[in-house]
Amino acid sequence: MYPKNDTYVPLILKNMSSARILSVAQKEGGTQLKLVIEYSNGDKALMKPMRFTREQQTLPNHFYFTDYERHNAEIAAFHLDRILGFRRAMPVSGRLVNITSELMAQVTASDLLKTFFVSPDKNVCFHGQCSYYCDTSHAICGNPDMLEGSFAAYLPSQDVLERKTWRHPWRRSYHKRRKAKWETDPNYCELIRNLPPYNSGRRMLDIMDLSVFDFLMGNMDRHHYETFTLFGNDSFPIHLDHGRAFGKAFHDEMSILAPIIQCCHIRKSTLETLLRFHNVKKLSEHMRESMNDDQLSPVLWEPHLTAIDRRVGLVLQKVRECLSVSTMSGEDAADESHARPSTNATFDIDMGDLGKEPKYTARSREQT
Ligand SMILES: Nc1ncnc2c1ncn2[C@@H]1O[C@H](COP(=O)(O)OP(=O)(O)OP(=O)(O)O)[C@@H](O)[C@H]1O
Ligand SMILES: [Mn+2]
Repeated sequence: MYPKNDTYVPLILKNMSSARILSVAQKEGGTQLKLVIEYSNGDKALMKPMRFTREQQTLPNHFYFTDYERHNAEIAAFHLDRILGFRRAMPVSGRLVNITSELMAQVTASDLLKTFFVSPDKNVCFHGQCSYYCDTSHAICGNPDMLEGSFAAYLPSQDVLERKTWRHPWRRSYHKRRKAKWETDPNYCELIRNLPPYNSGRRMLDIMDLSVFDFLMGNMDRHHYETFTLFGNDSFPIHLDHGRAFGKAFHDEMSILAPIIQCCHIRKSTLETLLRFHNVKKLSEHMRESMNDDQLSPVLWEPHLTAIDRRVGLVLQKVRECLSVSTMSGEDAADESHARPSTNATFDIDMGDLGKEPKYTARSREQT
């Protein structure tokens, strides 16, 4: 989306968090309330408003698909994507806005305007109109009229730069009882890796990157992804929609790693990056530094930062299991303790070791 060490990105971030807001409208499409913000200098942003405090976890009886969106997850996901070296997400800034003077005063559409009200506690609220959580009992309220939000740089209009939407091959069922095919078919990866666009070019490795990215932040909501049509299949999946990430700091959802575990496939540069976080400087430290400049800092609740470091270790462990299964033969392979190190096992792969296999495409034991 932007080059490494880009100097324009910090300017966009600054502008989105400080420039005067000229117009506010509701974003059509999607399930939860989002606002399209236009600034005095012509920039645009997609705003997701805060609903809960940082400590609020996904409700225990909520599925991934009924979870609320978290504005701070959108901000943290941008930083995570950048630190991982993917740079496939749009820049996202946090901002504290005045609901009355900066949002409501800039709304022209009456259907949105009529959803603003003052709560019994004298806070200014609004709920907008959408298919989920857009009613009085799910209103977004200020304190008394100051509200936090995430502001994502706006993608070019589809008239200018068309995007194609793809169904994610490891999409969840989005049903409270049904399972997806990948959850029951042990040969699922074999099926996908032989189908276009996954059978050639970069796409399969991009899906593996996406799996690592989503696992680190606990995002189970990757139902579709989009690419820029112009570049055909030689293009990356745009990392969009991370509002449901960072919902469970004390739970590591291993099923998000299913593409990696089932395919035993990972991009070399991604693996090297993860090893650096494990051996040199922790990912949480990079995250803290990177998010420090955000107006809403601290962006993440501390347990989520602890979780990120723990999950780096878990991804490396899964890769190690793939490697040990692929390099072991006969008697060795029967040694369960070696093939499947325990969660606490110290991880001692070094880059030199890993450098031998160009793509790390070992077959997982599920497929044999
Ligand atoms: N930064 C952006 N600029 C322009 N359009 C965007 C941006 N981010 C997302 N969109 C578009 O808006 C749509 C909805 O956004 P998003 O998925 O973040 O919201 P959502 O409420 O979670 O939607 P859904 O329920 O469909 O997942 C996306 O499919 C995408 O096409
Ligand atoms: Mn969504």
